[in-house]
Amino acid sequence: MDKLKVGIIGTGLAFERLHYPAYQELSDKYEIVALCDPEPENTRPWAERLGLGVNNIYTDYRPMLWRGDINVFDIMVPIENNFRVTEDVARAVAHQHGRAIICEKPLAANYEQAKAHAELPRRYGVPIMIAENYRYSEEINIIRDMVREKRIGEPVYFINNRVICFPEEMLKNDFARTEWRQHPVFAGGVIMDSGVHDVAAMRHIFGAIDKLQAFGVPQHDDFAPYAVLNVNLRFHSGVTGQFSFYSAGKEMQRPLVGLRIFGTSGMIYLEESDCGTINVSYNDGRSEQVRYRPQRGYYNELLNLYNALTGREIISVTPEMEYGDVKTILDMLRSAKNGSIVEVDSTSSYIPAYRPNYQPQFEYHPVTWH
Ligand SMILES: NC(=O)C1=CN([C@@H]2O[C@H](COP(=O)(O)OP(=O)(O)OC[C@H]3O[C@@H](n4cnc5c(N)ncnc54)[C@H](OP(=O)(O)O)[C@@H]3O)[C@@H](O)[C@H]2O)C=CC1
Ligand SMILES: O=C1CO[C@H](CO)[C@@H](O)[C@@H]1O
Repeated sequence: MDKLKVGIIGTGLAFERLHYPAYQELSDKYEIVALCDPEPENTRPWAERLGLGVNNIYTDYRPMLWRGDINVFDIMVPIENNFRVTEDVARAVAHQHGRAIICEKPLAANYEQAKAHAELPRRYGVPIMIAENYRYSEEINIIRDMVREKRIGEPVYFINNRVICFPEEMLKNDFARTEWRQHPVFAGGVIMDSGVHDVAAMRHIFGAIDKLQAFGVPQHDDFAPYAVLNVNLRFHSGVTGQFSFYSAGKEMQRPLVGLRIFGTSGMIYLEESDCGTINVSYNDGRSEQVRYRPQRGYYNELLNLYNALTGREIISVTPEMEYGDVKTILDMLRSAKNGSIVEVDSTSSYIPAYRPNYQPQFEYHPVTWH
């Protein structure tokens, strides 16, 4: 099989730090053949590095879509553009065999766009993978397996605590330096941008959410409507949990609260996604440390797409699945605003709604880990 030819849309931080290293690791499967970014200063160094001529560099992605030689369009643009750009690409490559789209998380900026995005694969007959790396990461999948295998007995409840000091992060050479994150025009600001990963992890491990209720402490800084959001969750499985997302302050204690899952015969503890160890403690005094490789989500997601396009797997994280993650964040914001209990997922199943028009590459299944 020839390498899949990739057109990049948006050559910012996510491309440089996350997707490009994964493409390098999978250079026997993917070849980047075109780049698009509104700012030529952003693409020039990449063109040199990748040996791409001027004909393969674009400041507007639309002419790039007319090319017949690109298999995969990889969209890494500010969140407010995710839906519009993905729909433009889907329309251009509609019903063309061997073509697919990657769109970064979160798939959209509001409810309406998220719903419309979830319908794009069926509407245009194009496979779309959402690059929600938490659902492809080793640690979240190991924990999901532990819970399903009842390693700690029946799961009863969890706490999941995330603290980010966005005001400090803004001063670093990292994601928070971008203007579109500091002054977001999409719902929730950093709660959507970063919190959607935590929601993806919780739904990946525990399944669909029945109801939630959130309280928030409002703040005036643009980057998030609430300094902290405290959310109570009940899953269709019966598990309950508490999620806190604090983006305006600092965590000064170690070990971090992290993710702690309590079961009838023990507990699972992940201090943070980069720590490399999942701790499992049993009520009888035994304990074990399970090692994993952090940050493998980007590699695993590209491998899943390659395997899907070559007929060996099906795409694990579809827009339909990610729709639920984004809806959950929007539901949290709605609950905090209205003081209401909100119903989240109407079904406890992950099977896509368009199953009647079954097409193997769109169906959800757990991927093989590499
Ligand atoms: N999975 C993960 O862990 C992460 C995911 N992300 C996701 O990746 C996406 C991009 O984030 P990030 O790279 O940090 O943001 P950046 O701002 O660093 O990069 C985005 C780039 O896209 C360009 N761009 C904007 N509009 C268009 C367009 N219409 N066509 C082509 N290019 C465009 C921007 O140009 P200009 O600046 O000129 O507007 C910019 O160069 C977001 O959706 C984000 O949520 C980001 C980080 C981590
Ligand atoms: O997805 C992402 C990972 O987390 C970062 C910071 O917490 C975000 O800004 C980024 O978009």
